[in-house]
Amino acid sequence: MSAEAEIRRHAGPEALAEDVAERLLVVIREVQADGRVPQVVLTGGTIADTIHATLARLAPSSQVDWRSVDFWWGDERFVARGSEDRNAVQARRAFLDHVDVDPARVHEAPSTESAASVDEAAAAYGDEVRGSDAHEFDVVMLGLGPDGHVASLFPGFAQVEDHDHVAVGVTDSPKPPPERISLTLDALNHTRATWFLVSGEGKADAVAQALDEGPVLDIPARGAAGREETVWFLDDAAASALDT
Ligand SMILES: O=C(O)[C@H](O)[C@@H](O)[C@H](O)[C@H](O)COP(=O)(O)O
Repeated sequence: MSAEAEIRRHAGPEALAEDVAERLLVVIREVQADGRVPQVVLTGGTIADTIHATLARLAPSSQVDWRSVDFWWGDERFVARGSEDRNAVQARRAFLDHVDVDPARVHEAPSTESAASVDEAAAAYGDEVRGSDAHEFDVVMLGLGPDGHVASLFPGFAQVEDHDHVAVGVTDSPKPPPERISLTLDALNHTRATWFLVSGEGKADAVAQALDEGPVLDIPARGAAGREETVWFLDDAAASALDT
């Protein structure tokens, strides 16, 4: 596990999004300068949408070679390929459709058209992660649920404690839609950096609990960390239950 988590506070969601987007562009440039293809794990959710729009705005002047970046998702909803519910559809619309990515490097989890069941979809996605040259992710971005979930790993669910798979299927998600594919904590933690992206008062208690000791099964976010860094990007509302 990584060193102690860093907390970066911002006045509101826009400032938070700006900070995350700028920092992601720096990481991508550094990895490319190092001669590697950056491995970036995107997330779904509302703050992610704002970050994606900010990335699209900053992309033209970013000096990033967008064709040489691999994009993954920490989780995906198991729905039709074009569904508004898909994290990939949201990310494409706000971000990926606006930059010159290599389609072969945009790694979507299977949809209901391409897999017969959520478990089959999870197995295929896990194989893609394992079979890729993503020996390790560079950045894993994670939204946080008010219940402490990350990706589609929900409190009390057996998938939180799965150490046998890269990706798992979820059939009764408390957050709709019910069927989802999620990377496991072991797979998510195979990363240099883990960035939590959290905005709004509704997440304040979950942030405080996630940063507190206790069972990972109760607050799955406690179990996510990067090898080199774990950063919590918070706005003041999301940080309002912290002591500092
Ligand atoms: O697909 C999903 O639903 C997610 O990946 C999920 O883990 C999300 O990131 C959080 O629930 C935060 O979502 P909000 O920012 O919309 O609250």
